[in-house]
Amino acid sequence: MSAVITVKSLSKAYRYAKRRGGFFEAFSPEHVTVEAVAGVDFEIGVGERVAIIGPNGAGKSTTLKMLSGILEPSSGEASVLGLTPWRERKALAYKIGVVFGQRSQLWGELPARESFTLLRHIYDQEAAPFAKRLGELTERFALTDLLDQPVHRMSLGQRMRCEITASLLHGPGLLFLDEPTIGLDVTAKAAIRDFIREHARDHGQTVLLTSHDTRDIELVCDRVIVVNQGRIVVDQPTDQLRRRFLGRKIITFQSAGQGVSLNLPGVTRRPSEAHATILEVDTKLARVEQVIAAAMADGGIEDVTIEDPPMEEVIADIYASTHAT
Ligand SMILES: Nc1ncnc2c1ncn2[C@@H]1O[C@H](COP(=O)(O)OP(=O)(O)OP(=O)(O)O)[C@@H](O)[C@H]1O
Repeated sequence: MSAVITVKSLSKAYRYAKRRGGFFEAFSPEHVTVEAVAGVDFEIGVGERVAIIGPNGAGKSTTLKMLSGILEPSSGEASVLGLTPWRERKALAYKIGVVFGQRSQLWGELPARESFTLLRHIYDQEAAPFAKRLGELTERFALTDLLDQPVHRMSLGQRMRCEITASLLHGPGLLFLDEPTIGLDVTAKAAIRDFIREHARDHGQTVLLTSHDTRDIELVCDRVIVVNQGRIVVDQPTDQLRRRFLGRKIITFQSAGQGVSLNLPGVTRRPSEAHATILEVDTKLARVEQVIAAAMADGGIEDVTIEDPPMEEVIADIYASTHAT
């Protein structure tokens, strides 16, 4: 698989004057250095959808800013689509799409359609392919009724759909998304996730996103890079990450009568509802089939679902394990 992004020993330290408020300190401020990214290495191949996750201040946004050319690193190297982002920022801008959830690339007073047209000129796009791409994105993202609305009158979810559309109008092969679903309601989040995943899959697009929302990771990305204090803690396929850190399954039994009661090693009961018993199975100690067979033997089971634990728990376990060593 050829690499779209190659990062070697990439670091970024911010140095700033600490304000303590005193009159004399204004003349001799104390300087503080924050190692936001402390020597990270990774490669991302064509068509991969990768999430960078971690707690607040872990260095996720700083990494994305360096890779999109907004920030220059303190040391280390990065190649993005064959370019050095901070040295060839303009050339790179034609090849990548960038969405920073907190910052808009649209003109608030203008209808979305006019912002899109301005972007066409900024990216030197021919009218015909641009119109075709906008038509496809409008249809896929249900934007028809929004195109003539000024962006500042849109809801956050509507604006985010327009932001992502704007980032794709020049047909980039690589998309950077910083917190693409932050602040959105459940329906808007789902629309954004479905779109990013399907669009990337259909166009062979590579995606690198940051998020605090584990559903973004599970539903969009096939690989996860976990960072903490500027360093990579784990870099694994999403599925493997779950298996490595948990080896647990959540089995829910729906039953008409009393709940399921089992006394097996490796099986614990989670808070359950009247007709739904939720069991957590440590698959190193008990097999899922064995637990289901034992529950079925009691009778009265109407339905069974088997799930992986939510990613929030995966992340909590990763932190616990990395802090323990
Ligand atoms: N412009 C800046 N000047 C000084 N320090 C900064 C600056 N930007 C970020 N930092 C610091 O660098 C560290 C990493 O910040 P960064 O925004 O990359 O983290 P993050 O993982 O994206 O966090 P969050 O999830 O809260 O967005 C933090 O300690 C932050 O306070």
